[in-house]
Amino acid sequence: MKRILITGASGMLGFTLVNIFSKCGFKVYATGADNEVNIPNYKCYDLASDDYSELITWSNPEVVVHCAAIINGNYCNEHPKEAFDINGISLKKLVDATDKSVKILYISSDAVFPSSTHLAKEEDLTFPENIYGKSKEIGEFFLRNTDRDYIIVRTTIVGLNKDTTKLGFVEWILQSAIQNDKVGLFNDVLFTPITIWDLAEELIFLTSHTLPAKIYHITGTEILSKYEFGKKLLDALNIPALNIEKDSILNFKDRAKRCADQTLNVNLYQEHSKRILPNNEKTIQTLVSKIKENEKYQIRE
Ligand SMILES: NC(=O)C1=CN([C@@H]2O[C@H](COP(=O)(O)OP(=O)(O)OC[C@H]3O[C@@H](n4cnc5c(N)ncnc54)[C@H](OP(=O)(O)O)[C@@H]3O)[C@@H](O)[C@H]2O)C=CC1
Ligand SMILES: Cc1cn([C@H]2C[C@H](O)[C@@H](COP(=O)(O)OP(=O)(O)O[C@H]3O[C@@H](C)C(=O)[C@@H](O)[C@H]3O)O2)c(=O)[nH]c1=O
Repeated sequence: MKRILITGASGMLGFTLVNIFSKCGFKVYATGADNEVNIPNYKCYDLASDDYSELITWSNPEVVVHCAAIINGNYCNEHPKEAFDINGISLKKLVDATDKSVKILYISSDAVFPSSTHLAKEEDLTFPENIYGKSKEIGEFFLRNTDRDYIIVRTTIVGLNKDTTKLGFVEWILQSAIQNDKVGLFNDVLFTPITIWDLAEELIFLTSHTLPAKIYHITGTEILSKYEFGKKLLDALNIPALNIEKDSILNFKDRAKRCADQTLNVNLYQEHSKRILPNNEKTIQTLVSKIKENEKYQIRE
């Protein structure tokens, strides 16, 4: 049974990875910053710690999936030292604390690229536009400068939080539509989303296969704007989108700069892995079925 350490397990992606990897027969060790988490083999551990030997001795992993991060772009801009430490320097500490045989999968982001790069390829120049993106680029730097077995997965995820008090992008759209609150969705921000459940399948594949490259873009295969995504999701759920309006990122002033083109090109990963990544129809279908399963929304067939 392969031993795996999942960081960020109290978060949206990490919690789902814990469930899916456990179901697939991995011996999962999970860690996060939250103390109140109902996960077996869970350790609350602050990644701001100077060295991670306590965490690594406890979990003794063969593979680490590192998805812990501070993802709030405004918070990162206001607290750059903390963002660089948790999102970036944590990779150096992970490398230092683990044996050479340990494989590290680092969840990075489209945010390492500037708005001027459309459908970014793995070899395109990174040039982050905000502190969050810079902090993820620093994490990549520490891996790219080791001889370790690692894979950097740049992605753009959509999903649901286990913690129902947290409002991610999908929950924000749903809650606003259900409460009939006015929401402006950017029609000039493009992305290629993949669900956390579909990404989990690819991460499982990567733990048991060795591919020739070290950086892969793993997202959906099709582009849409944030507004189009919200409309498609609500249409598929038969929720009226009366107060969901087209907005522009240009109106989003006085906050951390966000990238207007978050699209990634997945050709390299599909070619090397021979896997087929989801299109927008599949992404919306997966989300709809997960939302219907979720008690919070009370949406039935
Ligand atoms: N969400 C998105 O749109 C995208 C995310 N990504 C990347 O995917 C990964 C997962 O994101 P997502 O699940 O959405 O993020 P969440 O914010 O839901 O989860 C982040 C996790 O990191 C943990 N964490 C934060 N600070 C610390 C710390 N000091 N010590 C230990 N753990 C800490 C959080 O713990 P706690 O909750 O207990 O505070 C939580 O478990 C991240 O690496 C992110 O950069 C990439 C592209 C898009
Ligand atoms: C997308 C969107 C956001 N917003 C507002 C709400 C929110 O507070 C703020 C930022 O939104 P988001 O956080 O979704 O946007 P953003 O920070 O661009 O999302 C990013 O998340 C990080 C974690 C990543 O890694 C990136 O890949 C990317 O998906 O902008 C709108 O008003 N309308 C919109 O259509």
